[in-house]
Amino acid sequence: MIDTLTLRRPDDWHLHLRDGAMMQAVLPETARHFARAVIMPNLVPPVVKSADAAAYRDRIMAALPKGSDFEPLMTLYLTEDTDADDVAAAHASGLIKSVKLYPAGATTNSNSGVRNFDNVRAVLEKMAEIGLPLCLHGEVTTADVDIFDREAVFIDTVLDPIRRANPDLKVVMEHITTKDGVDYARSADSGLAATITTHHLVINRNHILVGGIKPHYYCLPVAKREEHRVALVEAAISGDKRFFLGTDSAPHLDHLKENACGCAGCFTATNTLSILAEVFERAGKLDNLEAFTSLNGPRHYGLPLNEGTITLRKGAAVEYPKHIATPDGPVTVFDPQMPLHWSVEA
Ligand SMILES: NC(=O)N[C@@H](CC(=O)O)C(=O)O
Ligand SMILES: [Zn+2]
Ligand SMILES: [Zn+2]
Repeated sequence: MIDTLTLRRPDDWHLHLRDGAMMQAVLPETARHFARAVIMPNLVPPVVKSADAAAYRDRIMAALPKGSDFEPLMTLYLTEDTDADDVAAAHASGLIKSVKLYPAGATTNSNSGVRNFDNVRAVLEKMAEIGLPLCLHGEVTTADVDIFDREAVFIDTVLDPIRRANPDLKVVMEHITTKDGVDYARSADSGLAATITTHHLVINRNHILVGGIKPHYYCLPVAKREEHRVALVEAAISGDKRFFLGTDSAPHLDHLKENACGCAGCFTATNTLSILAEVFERAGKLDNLEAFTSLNGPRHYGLPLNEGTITLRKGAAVEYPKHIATPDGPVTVFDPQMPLHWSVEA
């Protein structure tokens, strides 16, 4: 029986750190285990210009625990006013590693996102030219499309046309939640990849709705039917280079989730690696965990693999905090509803 597992240090290709006191509280949870993370730009106001990204990066560096060598990978929030030259300069200087597209209204703080995709054409063309990846929140927002269908409709009506118009554009489908997303990511041999979150490997829509509404399992894109969860697990454990980890760990204060209009997001930074090891072990694919957490992401982004390793050890059920404290109240850590046996060695 395998009871230790050494992995190249992992990266998180989709992470929300927020700002201020919240960032101070959640940043150690990621920096403890991960070497790098792509830091989502959906702050209020959003991280739109290169100067915003530079300032945000400085605030993250200042908030890091002493001695941490965690590296935030910055991204710009694409708006219809984004200037292609500002993006290109931010890329050339090494400040940003991607640009993030939110359809307006699709998710938390996405109101400055894109309504008319024609208005971002010049930026996308520039990105294709300079090799800068586009990350997308892939859901349409039209009221007449059912929330459970929004990812599949986005792929057909927005993503596929963008890729046809820009065949050289490198794309990351963020936090895919459906078999449709898996199949589409598999349809291209290069230039297209998808991140998968920890929680979407564990929950389906029953976790949110059966036996009373469970706000801590509500996130966007919303978890789908079991057959979609199974497709996500198959993709993640396959070792296929087109799939890698983006936790989408998204902290919200408990009182804002346990609310008549609860915020979307699951906070998984604390126990993500233990959960992933459990999922991969149950599938008999622990051998492919490193590809998912540490190899496929940097290869898609064209970044070096991390030096150094982390070790996971199997033993008695892992203890982890149920909440992270912030000055404004607690943030609930995602409960995978199963015992976890793999802990990350300090
Ligand atoms: N995933 C979520 O449910 N929420 C994210 C936004 C996002 O990634 O769409 C957040 O910022 O809270
Ligand atoms: Zn999103
Ligand atoms: Zn997110």
